[in-house]
Amino acid sequence: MGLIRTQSPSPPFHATLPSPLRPLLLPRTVSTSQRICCCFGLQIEARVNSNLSKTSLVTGFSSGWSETQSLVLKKPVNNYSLPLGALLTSKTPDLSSMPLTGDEKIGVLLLNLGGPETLDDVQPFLFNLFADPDIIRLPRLFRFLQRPLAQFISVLRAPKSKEGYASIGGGSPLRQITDAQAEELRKALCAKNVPAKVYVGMRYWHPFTEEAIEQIKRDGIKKLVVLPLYPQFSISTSGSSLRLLEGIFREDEYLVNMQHTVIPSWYQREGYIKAMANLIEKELRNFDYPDKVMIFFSAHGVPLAYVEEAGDPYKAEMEECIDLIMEELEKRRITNAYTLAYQSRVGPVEWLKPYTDETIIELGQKGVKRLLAVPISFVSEHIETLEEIDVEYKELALESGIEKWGRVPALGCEPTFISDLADAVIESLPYVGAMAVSNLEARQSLVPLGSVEELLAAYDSQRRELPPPVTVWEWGWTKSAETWNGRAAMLAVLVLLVLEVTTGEGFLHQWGVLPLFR
Ligand SMILES: C=CC1=C(C)c2cc3[nH]c(cc4nc(cc5[nH]c(cc1n2)c(C)c5CCC(=O)O)C(CCC(=O)O)=C4C)c(C)c3C=C
Ligand SMILES: [Fe+2]
Repeated sequence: MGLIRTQSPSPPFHATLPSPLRPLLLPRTVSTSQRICCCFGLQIEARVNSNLSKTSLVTGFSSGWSETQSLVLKKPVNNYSLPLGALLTSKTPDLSSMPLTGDEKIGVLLLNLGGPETLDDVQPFLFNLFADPDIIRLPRLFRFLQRPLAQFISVLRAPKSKEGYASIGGGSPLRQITDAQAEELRKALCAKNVPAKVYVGMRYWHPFTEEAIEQIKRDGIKKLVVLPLYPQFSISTSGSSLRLLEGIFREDEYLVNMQHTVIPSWYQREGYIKAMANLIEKELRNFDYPDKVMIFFSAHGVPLAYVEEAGDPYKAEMEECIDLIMEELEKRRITNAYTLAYQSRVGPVEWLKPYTDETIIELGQKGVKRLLAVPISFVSEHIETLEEIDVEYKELALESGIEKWGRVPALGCEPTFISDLADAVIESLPYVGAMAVSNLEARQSLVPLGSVEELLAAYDSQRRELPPPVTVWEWGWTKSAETWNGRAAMLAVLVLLVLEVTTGEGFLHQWGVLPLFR
């Protein structure tokens, strides 16, 4: 075992390289006194003084596969307050001195949610969504009910969802748009002298992440950049996709040996911020008095417990993102009033507030007359922009006294945005196979990086049980009773399901729901 010398080790610190050298992405455990980082193809075990009260992040990086890493012991960091978007190394390798591509085949894997392409896809799509433990996290004892429950909820929700998808042309445009973004990204990378193959891996519908990975293997990709198409990180979106990927990687010999890096969130990138500001600036011009328009950022919500109990950085990243966009607009002398609200909540639990619908009503009551809606958590048009914002919220706004309503389009294949994604990929290449560490001060210029495992360990490491965000049915109860009624209903459903599954008889069989179980 060799000893790695560290820079200014304080408190006492040493790291050892186990022999033989272990491949990337080995499972490892983390405690406040010990953290094992997998980087450069070596597993590095780092011990820090156990009297540290919080987890310290210990890591290193190198410009290649040399064994002379420098390890830096960071100050204690509270895992739950560390935005993934700020995962950066303070010691930046000199990118200009590094070959960006070499001879190895580069792949970029775009991760996205996926959406039903036809109305017949809606129920199985919903099944996949609700079967995801990062969407409905059941108590340990009831984990075996995840799929039956997903089946049950998806069957009950499908009619409502189908109505929505029918109103936007009979299916989600997500696959088409994501494919187009992948192609534009490929072209942008090529134009920047980085030939790469770009893959699309969806979480809940075709092309599934597993399908993309199979293609990546067939193509013999040696270096992979994983890029979730969500600007801000959430346990329920990028986190869920990365967790899935982590499982796939761990079990596959090819993937264990393939170098990769992850760009967990990129809401703070200059190009993305500028692209959003461009769209807002352009849309404001459609109003008679552009400076009198309230800019209304509407983000997809998450249940409050994700943020407050599991440490989801989503809210913090969202707020920072909006500050950055407003700063950029201010530079252009656009100083409109603005606000942020959260849309698309499902079920009885409390979601991030303020809610979009309630905020619209309040703004109308306060006398706001012009509103420009800005969808902020997603970069493609989808059911929640085309139906919820364009139809439902617009109608609500007009009823609430708003006289002029506008909506900023989703980024889609906007050239500044695609070019910035290409830059993000290129900037990440020197880190493929390497590990980076948080530096809250350094935010611009570099891509936040980490390994899939490390990222997921930074948040939600304990995978606490969360109240399920969805409900099986809803009726008119008061807000304060909602949570408890919802939980009681869920328990009752679980008991009924257990009885049905064990006896083979009951109301679900009578309704013809249970024979649909996979
Ligand atoms: C950043 C974006 C998103 C977060 C965060 C998110 C969390 C989240 N979503 C649900 C439940 C549903 N989401 C549905 C569709 C859907 N969700 C997102 C994005 C985020 N979800 C998108 C882009 C879409 C639309 C995809 C498309 O087809 O165009 C649906 C299905 C539609 C419906 O029936 O309303 C559900 C259900 C939960 C529970 C959750 C956090 C826990
Ligand atoms: Fe969603």
